[in-house]
Amino acid sequence: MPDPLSLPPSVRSIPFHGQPAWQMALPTGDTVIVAEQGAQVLSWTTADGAERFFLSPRSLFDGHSAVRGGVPVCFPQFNQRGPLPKHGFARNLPWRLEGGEEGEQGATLRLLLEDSEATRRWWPEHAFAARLAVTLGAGTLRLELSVHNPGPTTWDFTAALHGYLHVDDIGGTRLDGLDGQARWDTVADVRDVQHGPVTFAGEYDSVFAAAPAPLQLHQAGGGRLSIAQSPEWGNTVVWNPGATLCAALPDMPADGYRQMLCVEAACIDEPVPMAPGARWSGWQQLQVL
Ligand SMILES: O=P(O)(O)OC[C@H]1O[C@@H](O)[C@H](O)[C@@H](O)[C@@H]1O
Repeated sequence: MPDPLSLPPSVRSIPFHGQPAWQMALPTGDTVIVAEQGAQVLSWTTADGAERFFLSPRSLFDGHSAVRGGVPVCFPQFNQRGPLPKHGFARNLPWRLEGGEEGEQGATLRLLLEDSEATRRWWPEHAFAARLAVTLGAGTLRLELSVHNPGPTTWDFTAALHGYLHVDDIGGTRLDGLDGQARWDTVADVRDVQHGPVTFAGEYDSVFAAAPAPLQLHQAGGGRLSIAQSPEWGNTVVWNPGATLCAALPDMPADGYRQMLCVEAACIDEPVPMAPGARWSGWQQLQVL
């Protein structure tokens, strides 16, 4: 018998859009909701009551389809760069709650996805453990993805923490901190270098070389968010579908693109090699300024 789960008092199990989820709430008023499916953070509210993530009201919530919003964990493949389903399978499968604790940094919830019959359909020779630690502090959310290879064969992966940040209006949103970074504009398929802040006027989909310092998101209404990622992530992806692509996405309202911006900590250009016994981890931290 496994030990009973030890969970801090800030955590409770809830249904969210009819699906199993956990909510953590701090005495400061900050809350986060994490779904069992995909270990996907679906809501983060700060003490002022502001929701910090976009969650599409047209998401399916059927227990397996990808949910558009919050922070999908893309693993073990980013996008369609490989033979697996788009963005891998981790976002479609139930993860197991391993536990949680309260510490100086806030309250943490830990979830686990291991290889199973379901994952071996796509990834037959791959024994793995992927863990997501969700740490909620005052005005801060930190997500850490850890990957372990407990098996006898070597494999590699690509991944992303695909956060859909809620923005007041994409037209008035600015992302600072990528000036001078190498960029692959995947809409135009052009490789160049970013000059100045990133602004948005139409479909935007770019893979950047990760910047050395945290990025800053500036909202049309004046709000600011710091977005930091650990050096293990070699890339940052910035995505907004714009009006035309958004209208073609069945799980998005036609104007949904106006309220979201994905800023993703990612490993894409260089797949992470995982020899038997290898461990890897990387985090992204969001902080309201
Ligand atoms: O619709 P999905 O599978 O959730 O993917 C959304 C987007 O995810 C982004 O990370 C990619 O850069 C885009 O190219 C992609 O369209």
